[in-house]
Amino acid sequence: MHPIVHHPVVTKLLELFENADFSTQLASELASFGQRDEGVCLRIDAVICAKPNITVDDDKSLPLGWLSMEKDRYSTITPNHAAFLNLAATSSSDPYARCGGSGTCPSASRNELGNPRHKTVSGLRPSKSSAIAVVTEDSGSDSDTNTGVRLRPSNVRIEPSFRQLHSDTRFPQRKRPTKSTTAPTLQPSTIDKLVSGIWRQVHSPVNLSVSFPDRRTEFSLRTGVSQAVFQEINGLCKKYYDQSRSSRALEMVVQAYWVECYEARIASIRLDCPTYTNAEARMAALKEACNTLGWQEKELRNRMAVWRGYKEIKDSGGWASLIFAGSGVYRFCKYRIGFDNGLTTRLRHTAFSLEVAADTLHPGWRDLLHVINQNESCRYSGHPHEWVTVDTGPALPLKSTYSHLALSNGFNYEFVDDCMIDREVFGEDDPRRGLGIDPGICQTCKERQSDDGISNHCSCFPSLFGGVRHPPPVQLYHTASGKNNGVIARCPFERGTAIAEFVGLVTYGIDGLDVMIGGTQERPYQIFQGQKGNFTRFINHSCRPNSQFQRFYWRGIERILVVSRGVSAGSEITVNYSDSYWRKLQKNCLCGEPGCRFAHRIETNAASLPSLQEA
Ligand SMILES: C[S@@+](CC[C@H](N)C(=O)[O-])C[C@H]1O[C@@H](n2cnc3c(N)ncnc32)[C@H](O)[C@@H]1O
Repeated sequence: MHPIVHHPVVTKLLELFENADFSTQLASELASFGQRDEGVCLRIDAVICAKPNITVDDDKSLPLGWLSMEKDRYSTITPNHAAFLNLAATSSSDPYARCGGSGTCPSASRNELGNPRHKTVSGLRPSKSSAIAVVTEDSGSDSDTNTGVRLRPSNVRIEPSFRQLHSDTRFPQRKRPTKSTTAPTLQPSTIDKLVSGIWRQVHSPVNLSVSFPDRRTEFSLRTGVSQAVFQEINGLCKKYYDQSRSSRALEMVVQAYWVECYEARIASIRLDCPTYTNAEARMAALKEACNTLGWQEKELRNRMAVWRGYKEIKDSGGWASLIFAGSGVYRFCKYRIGFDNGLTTRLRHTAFSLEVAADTLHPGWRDLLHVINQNESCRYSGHPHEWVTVDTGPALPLKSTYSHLALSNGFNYEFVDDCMIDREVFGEDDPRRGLGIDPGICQTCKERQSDDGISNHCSCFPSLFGGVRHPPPVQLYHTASGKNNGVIARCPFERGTAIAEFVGLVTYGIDGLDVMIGGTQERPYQIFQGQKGNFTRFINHSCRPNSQFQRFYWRGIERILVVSRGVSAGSEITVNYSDSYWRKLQKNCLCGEPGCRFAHRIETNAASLPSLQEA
């Protein structure tokens, strides 16, 4: 056994290297380095010695792990499991001893036992559909004689012509929380993280509205920036430097704008002093700024590099992308992480969609632009999902995306957050209420359920029940595949987490239109989203879905949820409508999956026919 393996600091470091999260985060940190060294690895050793610069024999140091520096594997940290398990690491069995001499890095091809490394591939197993409520002619009566409420029309045999959606009762397995909590969290700095951060912020309740008592001098960047105006902009920069959240957004707005003013000031100086070279004019503008800001020229130059990054983000993704970028944006701009790897293209793609989210969820966000005298008005009003986002241009009003159907009253859909009970059918009864179950206890985790976050102990679907609900980070988008609209995830949804509740009119007796079937054989109900509901009405089918419908009881009431099977940001949210649904639909499936089961079923170009629901 190596003598220092039990030293508490060394033990901690070994634990750290064993933690898969640490490895992943390190991977993401290192991913931005372009350089690769074939056939070598970096060994990370622990040595306890009197002075840091002492030379140490190999047998005095304990390898903690190594990083392969080969192409594409650069970032994998492979812990020294033998040390972790307190096994004696003899030089003959020591896996890292092979590294360097032979040019073979153990992390690249072998595991710690020297066996070839096999990639573990996880797979989603398609779930068998659970038992569903099917109504037959002889099942149940027409009315409840006690209440006089019509429960189900007995003369309707609905099953043969329904386009029914069913839900599952089994839960996609959630990722197990990692055992060790000792690893420090290195924040991966990837483009995905920045973009995801922007979307998360825009869907959070952050308050950005602010009022400005003092109006600034009117001027135009195009006609030039005088010394007095530039001094004023510099004053603003000074004022908003290093302040809190909404001031942080303000600060970035001012700084991105400062870069524009600085360029305009240089142009003005060159006009005023035609003998100046460009470099001289830049120096003059810089000096003017330093005078007001009270900074050294070097200091300002360093900061200016970050401010230029802010301006680039704003130029590509619009002001909203800068304003809703999290605190990580500073690091992004300081080290220019990912700027050359398509960050600006990514932002340009989402600029319009982000504006929809910002305008509808934070109507006051544009007030921040008053600080730089830009009085932009809101472009998108109403509910966030009343707009259909398009990759290449401004979002379209939802109604307009159904104009091809030439509906007599146009397309009308009211967005609501909760199900409504059809009182004509159910009276005061709620058919979703589970009989004989304790409404206070979760049927799944057996913990106490409460709408009050403090008393609630059920954490099955915390984004929907028992806590504060935030708007889901999803948008309607126009599909390119001919399915008309669909739902796109703007942030990732981890496997097993809820995306939304399937919300609509809780009714019974609808025939020939899309309905969700709920309840039991004795007490069935349908959820109909024909006129009212939420965005789940726009979720398309896929033969390889990334989400599923699932039943869940919240405080004794059955809810149908859309639960993720692992949805990545930017992907379409899809479910399996079921074989029986497709059997009754005169269309071909356009999911585009290699194993699609319902493509090319219909000879005519039936895919372009309106669906019954659309009609
Ligand atoms: C609940 S709506 C989904 C939203 C719909 N795409 C829209 O724009 O309103 C269901 C209808 O969408 C269409 N749809 C959904 N998934 C589809 C797929 N994979 N292929 C073709 N059409 C699909 C069918 O017309 C289906 O009847």
